[in-house]
Amino acid sequence: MAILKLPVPPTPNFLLFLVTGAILYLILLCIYRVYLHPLSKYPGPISYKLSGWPLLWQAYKGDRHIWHLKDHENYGPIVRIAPNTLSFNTSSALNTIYGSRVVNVKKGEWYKTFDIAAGTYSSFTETDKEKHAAKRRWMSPAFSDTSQKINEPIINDIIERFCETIGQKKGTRDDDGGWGGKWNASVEATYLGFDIMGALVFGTDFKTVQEDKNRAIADSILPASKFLYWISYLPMAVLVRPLLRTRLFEIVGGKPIEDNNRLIDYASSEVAERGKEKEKETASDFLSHLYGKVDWKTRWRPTRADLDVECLNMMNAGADPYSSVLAGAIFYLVHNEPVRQKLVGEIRTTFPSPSEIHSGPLLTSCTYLSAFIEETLRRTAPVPSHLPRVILPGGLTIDSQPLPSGTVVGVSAYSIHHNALYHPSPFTFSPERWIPSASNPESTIDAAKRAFEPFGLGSRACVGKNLAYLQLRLTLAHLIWRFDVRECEEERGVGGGREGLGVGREREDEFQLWDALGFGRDGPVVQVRRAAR
Ligand code: HEM
Repeated sequence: MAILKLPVPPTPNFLLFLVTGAILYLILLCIYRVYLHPLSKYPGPISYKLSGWPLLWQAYKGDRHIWHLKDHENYGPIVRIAPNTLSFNTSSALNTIYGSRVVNVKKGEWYKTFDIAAGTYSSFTETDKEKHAAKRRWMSPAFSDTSQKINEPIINDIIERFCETIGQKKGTRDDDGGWGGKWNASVEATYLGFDIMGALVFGTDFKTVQEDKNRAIADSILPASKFLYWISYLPMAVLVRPLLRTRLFEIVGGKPIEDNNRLIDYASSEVAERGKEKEKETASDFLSHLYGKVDWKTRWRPTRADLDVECLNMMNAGADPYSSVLAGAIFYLVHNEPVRQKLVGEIRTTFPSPSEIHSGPLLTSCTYLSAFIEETLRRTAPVPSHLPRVILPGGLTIDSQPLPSGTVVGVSAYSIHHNALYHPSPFTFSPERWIPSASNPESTIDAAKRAFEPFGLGSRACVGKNLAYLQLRLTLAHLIWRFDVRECEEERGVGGGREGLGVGREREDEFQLWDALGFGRDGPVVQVRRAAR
């Protein structure tokens, strides 16, 4: 007869051995990280040297950019922000890490969580340099000057429709000098950004500024990106990735996971439709530039998953940063009356009518508008924290510091954009700093530009940069030409800092960013009235 052998429960001695072993391991790990690690000589709070959890917590709270700036103020231009990560705050480091095509770094593991629920990596998250280059070549026709020219009237129509909608919001008082009903600039900018990108990527007219029905998709982008942003910093992110698309994760993760899945399904359904719609073969949207096309150089042929994920990426990466910056621009417009007056003067005298507002010499001649956009981008760079890069075998010297392979390095846009060495009085909103004058020579502006990275730099810089500038110029020119804009009296302060909001969030005249990809935001709550002519 077989004898059933029951497992012997661990003896107290064995448990003691395990616990002691674990404690000893942790103590040795701490000693190694603080005193013996290759990065041990770099300054930073002890908690950062011991583990990556403080960084994760800051990312979860949306405060990372604020801590980057504070840490650099306290510890200098190089700070160890996690056991294996250095943060730099110099323009030389910025240009070394991101600026060159041949620099010995690649995008870090952190990127690998973002798109993976959709089945593969996009141009944004691809860490392999060769594969990324093929994707960029494949996409480039969608971002060519010709494509932009064809798409500009579509962008302009959507912006004009936006202006009509906000112009029709009814005020509550008849004696209010013609000021209309209030609206939250962060909310409306989100819908406008989504409408533009929906039209450009898929040729779909969502009308979310005007109607409720497609807002669930537009409202999904930021929560999904915020969630993926912080979970990508989990030490065990690699274990989370395969679970992202599962029902279990939808139950545990809740709304942000549902939001992410909704976006993936939406992009995928648009691509599937395109396969059936013969009449759209002549369309000029981005999907038509990508569908059925190969990389001309390597003949790499994208799979259906590549196509789905790239469309999703273009929609998300295109919509949310533009919306964030537009909300920031409206904030700084209503908080800086002399700046608004100068913009009004420039835009209303340059364009005889709104139909003249399009790309070309008139728009380019609006130097104050351009400076206003640069200054807004300085203060409200989407992705305000690190865009992490990992050093490849062979190492890399940054700011005369030879660093070993495997070290994660980065420069935070918020931190360097508020470094007084390059941007004097960094918390003063001043478009004038971008305009040459007797007191502001070209050399000063050049130094500021070398410490300016709202669109990233080098081979991984934003592919939509020119498009984004065009969108921002058109939107602000239309808005300012047509309307006076003011902050709504009874909702004063929404979007700005205040005492008690958190460390580094005290400035009332600073638009508050909640660090993510794009950034969390609110307000300002504003009203418009038709400009007198
Ligand atoms: C104000 C608006 C925008 C800002 C500030 C912005 C910023 C950025 C930044 C900082 C990166 C680099 C990310 C990194 O290194 O990891 C990036 C990448 C990217 N952006 Fe933008 N972006 C904007 C608008 C757009 C638009 C309109 C599109 C159009 C679809 C777009 C598409 C992309 C794509 C596809 C990438 C990945 C590029 C690559 O790695 O090859 N962005 N953007």
